[in-house]
Amino acid sequence: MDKIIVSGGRQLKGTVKVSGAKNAVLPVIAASIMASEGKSVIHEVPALADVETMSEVIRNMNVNVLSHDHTLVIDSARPLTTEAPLEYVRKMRASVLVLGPLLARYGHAKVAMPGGCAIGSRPIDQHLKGFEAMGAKVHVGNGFVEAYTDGRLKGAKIYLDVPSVGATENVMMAAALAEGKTILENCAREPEIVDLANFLNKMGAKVIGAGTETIKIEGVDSLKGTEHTTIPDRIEAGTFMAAAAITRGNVYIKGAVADHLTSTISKLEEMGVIIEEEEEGLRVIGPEELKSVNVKTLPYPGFPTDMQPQIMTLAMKAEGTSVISETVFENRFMHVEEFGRINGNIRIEGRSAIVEGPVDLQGAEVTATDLRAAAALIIAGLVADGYTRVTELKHLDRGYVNIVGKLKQLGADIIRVRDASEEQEEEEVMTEADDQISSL
Ligand SMILES: CC(=O)N[C@H]1[C@@H](OP(=O)(O)OP(=O)(O)OC[C@H]2O[C@@H](n3ccc(=O)[nH]c3=O)[C@H](O)[C@@H]2O)O[C@H](CO)[C@@H](O)[C@@H]1O
Ligand SMILES: C=C(OP(=O)(O)O)C(=O)O
Repeated sequence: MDKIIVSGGRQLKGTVKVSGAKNAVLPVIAASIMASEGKSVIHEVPALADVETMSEVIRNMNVNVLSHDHTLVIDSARPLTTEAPLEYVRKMRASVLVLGPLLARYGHAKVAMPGGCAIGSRPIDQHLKGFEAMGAKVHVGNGFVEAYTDGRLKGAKIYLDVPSVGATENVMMAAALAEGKTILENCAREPEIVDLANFLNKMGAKVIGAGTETIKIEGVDSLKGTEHTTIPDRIEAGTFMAAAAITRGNVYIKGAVADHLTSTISKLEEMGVIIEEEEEGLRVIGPEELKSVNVKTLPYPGFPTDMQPQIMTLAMKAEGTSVISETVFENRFMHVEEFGRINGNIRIEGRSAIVEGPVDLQGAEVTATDLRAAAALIIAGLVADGYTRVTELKHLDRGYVNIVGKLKQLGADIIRVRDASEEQEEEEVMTEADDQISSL
């Protein structure tokens, strides 16, 4: 098992480039399988474990996927199979995004039912409600969700009970190939939804209103492959903003889109961070002393839940009491216990974390409980006394491209190492295997 070791105390300075957004490229890859002719060429694809998993999911369905230099070429013109087994869904919940595209193109889709995860139970009832409204029969059982329809899906008026990102994407994709018009209300408004709608429209779909609460989709008979460039990752950008701020650094974050980061910018400014818009990104200058802040996570354009652990790290170093409320996921405070191990003073009251600051953070071995917790612990390590060792990096690798290299380039004292005991264990296993082979 790999481990990241950070030694605190360095100010971050210089330029860092943001990669393509994980949460934009995953639905785009899922949508690409609706093309019955032509190839899709996707640029600025981040080199992430999740992208690998999504590519494997569709390869397993007979889609041809080539990856070269941050570009994916996807050819789904030949007949596909319509199943995504548990081995993929277990690794990455976003695998459920193939449900809508398969159902719309083939009238059938079977995907392993995603279970709960570290941050909450994460049901998919709103995705399924949308498919049912379009005439699909849905069956959940034996660990699978299976949806089917005789003939094409039918356009419908659908109201989402919660503005779910995944449900908006899945239903929008299904509606693109349905017969007639779909009106989807109480939609998620994230920039990644707009990016997906742009991709679908280039494939030949007729989607309007993405980025607002109501999306209207006029179904078309078929879609074709197209070319697309992934938008920059606003959460990766926000993570570097937090890292610059906490180290009293001065970092130019190239590719950060101010319009996608309004709530993050506003909260960091409240904490005393200086943020300047430059031609191709944002410059972030950390203050001598951070001020406390109250934050409530909300669907976009509210403060992103995917930035909640990172801003909590800043709150630990800020003067006064900060209240951080999590309203999107019911269990996204797993990192609080880990922050306690590095001397954080945080108590949980219901859905809020009360953070008393500033504290002297102390390096220790900590476990990354989910993707953004991993990033937050690394950020904490940048200002902690001594060494912070972050384990369970499988979460981090799902969503950050070379975070160690990028932070090192900004002056951080950080390395990624193989766990020596595991290496030794592996060596022992290999030696034993060699011994057994040679005794045959
Ligand atoms: C791949 C991707 O884009 N992931 C993002 C996406 O996840 P994801 O699309 O899974 O998140 P959702 O927006 O669907 O979830 C938001 C809330 O709605 C609830 N819900 C969702 C669907 C449903 O059918 N029923 C239901 O009750 C969820 O349990 C959760 O409490 O948006 C989240 C919220 O911004 C982000 O944290 C994730 O990084
Ligand atoms: C929760 C996240 O992602 P996912 O929905 O892929 O689990 C995230 O990106 O922080």
